[in-house]
Amino acid sequence: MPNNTILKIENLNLFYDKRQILKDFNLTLEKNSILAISGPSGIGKSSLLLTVNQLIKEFENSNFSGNIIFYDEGKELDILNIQNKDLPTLRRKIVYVSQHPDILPFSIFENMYFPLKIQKINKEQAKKQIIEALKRVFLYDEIKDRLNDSAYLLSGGQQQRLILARALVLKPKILLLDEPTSSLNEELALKIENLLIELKKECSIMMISHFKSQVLKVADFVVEIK
Ligand SMILES: Nc1ncnc2c1ncn2[C@@H]1O[C@H](COP(=O)(O)OP(=O)(O)OP(=O)(O)O)[C@@H](O)[C@H]1O
Repeated sequence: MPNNTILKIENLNLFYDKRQILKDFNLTLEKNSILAISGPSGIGKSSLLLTVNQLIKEFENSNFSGNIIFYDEGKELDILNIQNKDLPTLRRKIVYVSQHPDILPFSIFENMYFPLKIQKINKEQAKKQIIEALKRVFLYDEIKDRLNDSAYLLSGGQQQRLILARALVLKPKILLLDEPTSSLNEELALKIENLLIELKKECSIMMISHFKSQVLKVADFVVEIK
């Protein structure tokens, strides 16, 4: 494998029931790069991201064939054949951030703590990481006085930044971002774009974006699904 590749998708075929969504799809994701996925609505962009960390398995009517290889610390992981017991580890390393914030019915702090609690990181230790992540997405100053309030009370744009921050505390190897600025105003969208460029030092990113200017600004590679 070329040592700058982190993910390789080969001949991916994806179906919901008998309806084929992706056909012989190929893609290579380089380490420390941003790859933008473009294509018309309904073509299969979100489904592709969900396949990469196998959240697609949550849909019982999905089925797929082909290869997705994750090059992780010298090992090659065959994602499409991963066992269910290994999925939580995979999904900590390859994190999907939905365009519809999947806020949990907890406080803002507990929403952020949730992925760390699963890893048995204690609250005191977690707090520092949580504050740091909230600052990185420009949310901390807006909410620092109400960390114990329900996360449902946050605005759409705040919720979108919250789930990005929740992904960042996991220190993922690959971030799968589905329209990461769709609920943000222009000023915040520009700040998040700059954050994504900064995040390249730490991870690789596959993102869906409908904004041409955003793709031009942040993406190193663009793959169009036709
Ligand atoms: N669980 C499912 N069962 C059946 N069909 C589905 C399922 N999830 C998605 N689809 C269909 O699969 C196709 C691809 O959906 P997907 O959400 O991946 O498209 P997309 O390119 O991300 O679209 P958009 O840009 O509008 O978000 C669509 O026709 C959608 O209706």
